Amino acid sequence: MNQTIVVKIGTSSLTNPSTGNLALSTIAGLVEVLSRLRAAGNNVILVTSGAVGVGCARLGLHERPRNIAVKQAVAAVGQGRLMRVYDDLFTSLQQPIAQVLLTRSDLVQRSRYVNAHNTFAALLKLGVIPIVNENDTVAIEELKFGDNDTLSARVASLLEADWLFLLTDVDRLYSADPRSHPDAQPITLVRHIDQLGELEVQTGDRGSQWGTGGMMTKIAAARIATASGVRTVITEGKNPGNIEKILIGEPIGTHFEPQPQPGNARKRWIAYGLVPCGKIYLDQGAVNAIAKAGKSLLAAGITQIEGEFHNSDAVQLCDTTGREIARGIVNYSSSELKKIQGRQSVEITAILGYPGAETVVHRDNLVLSN
Ligand SMILES: Nc1ncnc2c1ncn2[C@@H]1O[C@H](COP(=O)(O)OP(=O)(O)O)[C@@H](O)[C@H]1O
Ligand SMILES: N[C@@H](CCC(=O)OP(=O)(O)O)C(=O)O
Repeated sequence: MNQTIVVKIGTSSLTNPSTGNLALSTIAGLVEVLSRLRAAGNNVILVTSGAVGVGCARLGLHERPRNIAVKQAVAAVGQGRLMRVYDDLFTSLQQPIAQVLLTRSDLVQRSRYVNAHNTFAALLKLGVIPIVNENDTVAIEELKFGDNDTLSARVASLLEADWLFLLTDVDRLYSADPRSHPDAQPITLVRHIDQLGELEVQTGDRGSQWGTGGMMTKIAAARIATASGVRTVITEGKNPGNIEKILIGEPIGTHFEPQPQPGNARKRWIAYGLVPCGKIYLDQGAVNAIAKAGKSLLAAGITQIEGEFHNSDAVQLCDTTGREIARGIVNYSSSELKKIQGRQSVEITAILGYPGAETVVHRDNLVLSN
């Protein structure tokens, strides 16, 4: 059966950590594998990091710039070089590619999300391998994916992919960073991401010298992807042939099992595409109504509002302890909600001076958090 396969490769696998130069044999091996998978009829998408790393090497910089404008400028230098290398290698195998640069805002607005989906679908139908990166040169801090692990998970979710491969410089996830804990235990299968808390897996907060986010962002990506029904695998980038072995069932890397799918594409967009603008705290009755009975949120169950948001923005719905239990699109602004919180729906018109929606978040616009 033909499958949709998203492969993300990190800077630590694409470049030689000591020189910053491109790891050409790794890239060539990956290009061969992806071209074979495409030729066999699969939809293949490559999410590549490396713009900043390659730009630094080109400009003779020895560490990632901290200044945002410099980093964005360096990414512009590196992205072009990176695509040139990919195009040369894929072209020698007669495999057409396309550059797709995304920012988070491209997946926030429903119309842009659908547009991005349609563009990918058209590229895949044309037999192209889209090569995706964050649009580092123009992305602003508040609307960034921030790391390509998250970006790849969102792309996999957008495309309802079967597989997401996160290629990195370790062969799998361990109970702790194997660089600093040589006795760390390998983890081969994660049935549900919450298992990692029980296993007390430590991820540190950063990766290798050139990577962004280390294992933490890969686990966050696995959470997003598996919640969208995408099987996710963390494995080593320097052996791209492992992708084909994994696809035929060899137990390589760490596998995260996909979760059952209650939601449709629109609900996935609410859960993972939108950036929440505020928090609504609920009493226990409202938590039960939403989480257990599948009801809409009414004003009566709201105890507190945090943040400033408008009607139709995304918000987090939290229990009394502040834990997120759901996300949704709200029918009132934060200032309106402050006036009607805790009140019955029949009172709303009198309080606001105009009729409002019966629900604060309708259940069709609400997704429970994992
Ligand atoms: N629990 C863990 N298991 C495996 N690797 C870990 C863990 N915690 C931290 N790491 C580190 O994460 C690094 C990979 O992350 P990163 O450098 O961001 O890679 P990439 O560039 O591929 O995104 C590894 O080199 C490893 O040192
Ligand atoms: N968009 C950035 C990559 C950011 C990133 O997540 O890097 P990595 O941890 O190496 O996957 C770039 O191209 O340099």
